[in-house]
Amino acid sequence: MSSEKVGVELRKGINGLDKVVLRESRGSSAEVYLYGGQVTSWKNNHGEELLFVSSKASFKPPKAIRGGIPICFPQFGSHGSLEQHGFARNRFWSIDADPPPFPTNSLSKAYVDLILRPSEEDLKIWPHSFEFRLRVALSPGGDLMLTSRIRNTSADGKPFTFTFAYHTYFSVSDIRWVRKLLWLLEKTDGVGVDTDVIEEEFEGGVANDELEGGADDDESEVRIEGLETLDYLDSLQNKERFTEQGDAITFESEVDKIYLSTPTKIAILDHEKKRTFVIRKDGLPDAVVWNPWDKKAKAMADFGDDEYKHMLCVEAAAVEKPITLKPGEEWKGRQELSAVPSSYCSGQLDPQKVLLSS
Ligand SMILES: O=P(O)(O)OC[C@H]1O[C@H](O)[C@H](O)[C@@H](O)[C@@H]1O
Repeated sequence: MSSEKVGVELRKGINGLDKVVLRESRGSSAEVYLYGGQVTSWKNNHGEELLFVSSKASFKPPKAIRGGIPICFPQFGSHGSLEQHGFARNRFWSIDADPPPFPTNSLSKAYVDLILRPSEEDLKIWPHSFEFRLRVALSPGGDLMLTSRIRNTSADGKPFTFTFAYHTYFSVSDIRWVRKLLWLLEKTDGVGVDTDVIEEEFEGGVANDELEGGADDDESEVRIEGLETLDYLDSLQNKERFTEQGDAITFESEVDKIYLSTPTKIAILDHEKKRTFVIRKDGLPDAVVWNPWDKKAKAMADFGDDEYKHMLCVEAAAVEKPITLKPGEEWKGRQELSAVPSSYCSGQLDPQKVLLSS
């Protein structure tokens, strides 16, 4: 990082941890903690936060920061013998003052290059020399681009193998589709329906059961497009393989799936916020979708009980087919996030029809 770069500042963050703040001239910004090499904030031109970070996130090493974009390396999840999601997310990264040139021309002036090399302790648990270079960049329009370059620097002639994910936590409006019904009932003056009662029952879980299966997926508040009809491994069912049945992906309970061989573009549509996130990825064939829902949320010390309603993880990943690098070889994995205003509406929801069809 050099001083002439516009919009790049090194600051102290929570608990005195170093962070880099990126700013673009039109108003967008991002923050990256050196701890974890982790993006913890991405704001659009209006200053609206686009990522979720838990209000209970502990910014205290060695615990990983709950939210933003943790880097899972050299292991995603429990797919190996290392700690969950590997160690990159709870190591201190350094600013890479002189990174090798980037092959792509970037218009961005707001970027930072970080580097992670294994410590002696790391080599005891994962005996492979590597250099992990991460560039985090904001485009003039406010897109957030993360590029990882991982190189095998071993002198012992041995290859190594890893799995990887950008574990992005998106901030979304209430993910539970039943919300929409309440809103519509109010709007249409739902004849003879007391929305306060429904609201109470819903919070108590009653309405949720009664209405289950009643709403068309099209009408949900938050949905993912781009993963329909794909195969996935269900982490809630011993990583068994299933095929998505072609419906839009919406949320009414815990989900933890690894979609395989996904397209390079995936969208998260948020009807209420009138916002669509577009994820473009390269070198990362898989996409993990995770929401802990209520029970798991309560079980996590660094996650608020109700916060699951307003977050969704869609994680560009390489899990099913681990990546192997011979000495001297480099792998590149890129994720580009855009948040575009949208007035998407796939049709009118008829609350009566929905309520009666359950
Ligand atoms: O609690 P963490 O170690 O941060 O993991 C949080 C979640 O990450 C991923 O999305 C995995 O697929 C989940 O199984 C896991 O629960």
